[in-house]
This record gives sequence, C-alpha cells and structure tokens, in this order.
Amino acid sequence: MNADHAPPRPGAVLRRADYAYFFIYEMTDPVTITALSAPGKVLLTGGYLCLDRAYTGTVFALDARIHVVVQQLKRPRSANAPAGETEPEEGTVIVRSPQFLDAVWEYGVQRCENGGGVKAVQKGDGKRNPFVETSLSYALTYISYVADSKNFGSLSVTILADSDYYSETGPKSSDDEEDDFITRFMDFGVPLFEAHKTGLGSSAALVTALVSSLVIHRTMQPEDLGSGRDKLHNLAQAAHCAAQGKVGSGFDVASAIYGSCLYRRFSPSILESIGDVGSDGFEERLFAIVEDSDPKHTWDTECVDFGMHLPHGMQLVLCDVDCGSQTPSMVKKVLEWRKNNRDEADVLWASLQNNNEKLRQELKRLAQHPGANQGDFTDIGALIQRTRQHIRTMTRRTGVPIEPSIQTELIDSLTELEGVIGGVVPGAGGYDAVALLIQDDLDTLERVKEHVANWTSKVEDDFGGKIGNVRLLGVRHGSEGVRNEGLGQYEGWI
Ligand SMILES: Nc1ncnc2c1ncn2[C@@H]1O[C@H](COP(=O)(O)OP(=O)(O)O)[C@@H](O)[C@H]1O
Ligand SMILES: C[C@@](O)(CCOP(=O)(O)OP(=O)(O)O)CC(=O)O
Repeated sequence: MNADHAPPRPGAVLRRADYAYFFIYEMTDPVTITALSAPGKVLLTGGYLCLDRAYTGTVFALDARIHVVVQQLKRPRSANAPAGETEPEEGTVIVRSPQFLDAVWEYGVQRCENGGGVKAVQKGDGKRNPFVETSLSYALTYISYVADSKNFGSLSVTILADSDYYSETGPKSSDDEEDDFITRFMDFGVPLFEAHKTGLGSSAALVTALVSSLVIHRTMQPEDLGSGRDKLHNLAQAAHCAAQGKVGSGFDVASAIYGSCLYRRFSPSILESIGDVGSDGFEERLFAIVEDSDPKHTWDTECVDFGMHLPHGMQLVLCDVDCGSQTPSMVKKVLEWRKNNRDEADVLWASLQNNNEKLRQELKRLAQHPGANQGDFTDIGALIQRTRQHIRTMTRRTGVPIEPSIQTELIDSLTELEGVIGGVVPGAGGYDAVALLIQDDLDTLERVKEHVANWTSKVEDDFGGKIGNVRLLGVRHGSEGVRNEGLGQYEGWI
C-alpha cells in the first residue's frame, strides 16, 4: 500500500489504490458507530415470472425494516504505525440479535491464503446463522481488499427487527401512533430459529443492512450511501445468494437496496463463477463483481421507478395467516411444469406479464396525477382480479398451491368489503400473508381488522391446507430502500 498516493479527483472512477487512500487518510480514526436499516418487501405481481429476465415483477418496499448497528470495540492498527510493528491479535466480531433468546454469534476473523479473502469463523458450537456469517465474510473480504488491510479491530454488531417480521409478536395496534412507537423493537421472548416468519424477506433485509453498514463503517462515509448504492446492491446480492445456496431472482435484495420498483432480474451468470470464500483468488472475483468491472459479466439488474409511491388515497396492508409456505419446493415444481409445458406456459406467462404491466402503469398514472380518479380505484380492482384469474390457472395447471382455495375464499371475502380495492397472494403465494390494496382511511382499516378477527374458513382446501388465526399486520408500504439511521431509537438495545 502506498501511503503517498495522491487523493482521487472528485467524480473520478475509483481504483483500488484510491480506496487505500481513503482508508489511510480518512479512516485511521474511523467513525466508532454506524447504523443503517433496510426494508422488507412484498412482490405484488410477477411471482415466478421474474425468475426469468424476459419478465418483470412489481415489488413494494415495506415500512418494516431490519436495523444493523456496527460499533467499533477495538480500533484497527493505525495505518501509520511504524513498519515492522507486530500485528495485534486477530479481530473478533460479536453479533447479537437481542430481541431473541440466546441470539449471540461470536466470530474470529480468518485471513485466507492465495487471495481467498477473509472468513468469519464462528466460535463455539452454537447454531450457525448462515446469513450473518456469509454477510460478514463477504463484506470483510471486500473491505479488506479495497483498503488493502486485513485489520479490522474488533466489532460489535447489533441486529434489530421491526415486529411484523415474525408471527409471535401478537396483534400490534395499527392505528395508534404512540403504541407503534413504544413497541418499535419488541422483545420476542423466543429463540430466533423458533420464530414464525411472516414472509416479509427478513434475510434479504438483514444481509443488505449488514453488508452495507460494514462497508459504510470501514470504507465510506454515511453520506456516500446514495452514490455507493449500486456496489452495495452487487455485494448484497452476492452474499445473499451464497447464504441461500441458490441464485433466486434477487427482487428482495434489490428492493432492500433501492426501495419499491419495477424489477428485472440480473443474469444468473454474473454470480455463477464466484466460488467459495477461501478459494484461491476469491477476493479478486468478489471485487470485480461488486465494482462491476468484468466486461464479460456486466450487471444488468433493472430497477425502474425506484422509490415509487402508491397513488394518493391508497394503502397496502398485509394479513398474516400464520401458516407459511415452502418457496424453494414450489419454485422447483412450477419451473418443472413450465419446462414440460412450454407452449401453454408461454401463453400464461405472457398474459400475466401483460396484465401486471397494465396494473403497474395504472398505479403509476394515479400516483403521478392525484385526483385523476376522484378516489375511484375500480380499474385497479379489475386488473387485480384479472391477475388473480391467471394465478389460479397457474395454480391448477402446475398443481402448486399458489392461490389455494382457502386463500381465494379469504381474498374474495375481503374484496367485498367497502374500501378494499383488491388483494393477491404475493410472491410465491402459498399459505403466506395476503396483500391488500385498500383505501387509506381508518374505517376501511377497521372493517378489515374486524373481518379477519372473526374469520373462519368454510371451504375445503384443494391442497389440504388450513388457515390458523388471520390478523392484520401493522406493516404498510414504505417505498424507501436502505438508509442511514439516527442512534436515539436504539436506546436500551445497544
Ligand atoms: N433478527 C434476525 N437476527 C438474526 N438473523 C436473522 C434475523 N432475521 C432473520 N435472520 C436470518 O434470516 C433467516 C431467515 O431467512 P429466510 O428463511 O430466507 O426467511 P425470509 O423469507 O424472512 O427471508 C434466519 O434463519 C436467520 O438466519
Ligand atoms: C417465486 C419467486 O418469484 C418469488 C418469491 O417471493 P416470496 O416473497 O414468496 O419469497 P420468499 O420470501 O423468499 O419466500 C421467487 C424469486 O423471485 O426469487
């Protein structure tokens, strides 16, 4: 590393040595605490379709967010330390998720030979958290490569999640601002791995907030978040895919970074040859992926209209059915059916894409021209119904419970309520939470709440499923992606 390197010109494309400049000159006295959050998601339309780049998905970011606070426990060795000074002992990263019982993971930082990067190695024999572990390894590898230093000091990382990510949390008062504030971060009182997820995309929000906070903490300033967003997206997609053990469409990570958007996925080949942390040359491959510097594998994610809002007078709510579905096996079956029935699938996929696009355009038109519809969302309701018809065809033809009949019954009955515009099974569908577009007023909210509180199914499900308690989650449309956070809200938790 050359400490005499000249500062990069403002606006210049940064090279590795430039990062080293920042690390030496700007980061020798690093900020001691960094806090960021990233939102959960709901894929309103485009489930299964958006796995293929030929189609798109409309994804809404939610106001339920996962927060990560990084604190520097021990400063890294100064870059100006005299040559030959012995390296201090290896750094430690302690990760806590204090809302859950026994959710503490302690990692040693292992430097790998032959450019293999930096591996977070869990100490002790507690249950591993692959999303935390992989995010640490990927973020620390990237940071150490750009800063040309493997010295991080010791870090403490605290994860805090909004209540609606998990079903255990009990009904949250959704129209009482004060209650919402008091219960912002709940003590869930259960071990993390026993918590029932509501399907808002906790792992994507977590990975995004975790890698972003570490990179900002060590190689950028919080003000750089906007300009660094694309790189953080690339890093978070790579880490999330590795932790999941598969390349999904990545819509959840994209919305965690950019917020609500029309999403077209990246070409899977971009991440296919990255290899494992520790393999020879891993750090260089990861760097090329994050910096988008490999001309053979250029990032081609499209997030159109990101940060988009719902039309004035409309709100998005979710009704949790406390059941959950198995997305990977559903995806496998749907894709298999598509492969074996290509002609039929192409017609169905095209009809869905076409109608979903009309729905998105109408939402956009109304958002841009408040008052154009005089509060009448009938057209939106009709487009939602059409999309659902296609989804039900998909359900019948694939034999996968995307919109099983007990969900049809629930959504139909909700749609009949005054003020409810329409509802869908978002994402992969199944027995997950249903998403409703409603008129944004307290009476409608009250009607929905009451309806689901007294809900009992009267049909026999076509896939044998059962709905437990249905409850209106407190979560709403959030639109914004990853963002810096103030520290006041974490009092008592960090
Ligand atoms: N609050 C949290 N603290 C630590 N890890 C978490 C937290 N929330 C989620 N995770 C990690 O994400 C995993 C859940 O990811 P996944 O099964 O993909 O669910 P989701 O559909 O919510 O993304 C958990 O098993 C855990 O590893
Ligand atoms: C099928 C999909 O297109 C959408 C799945 O959406 P969900 O919102 O159901 O996802 P999970 O939270 O991971 O279960 C798969 C994908 O796009 O990766």
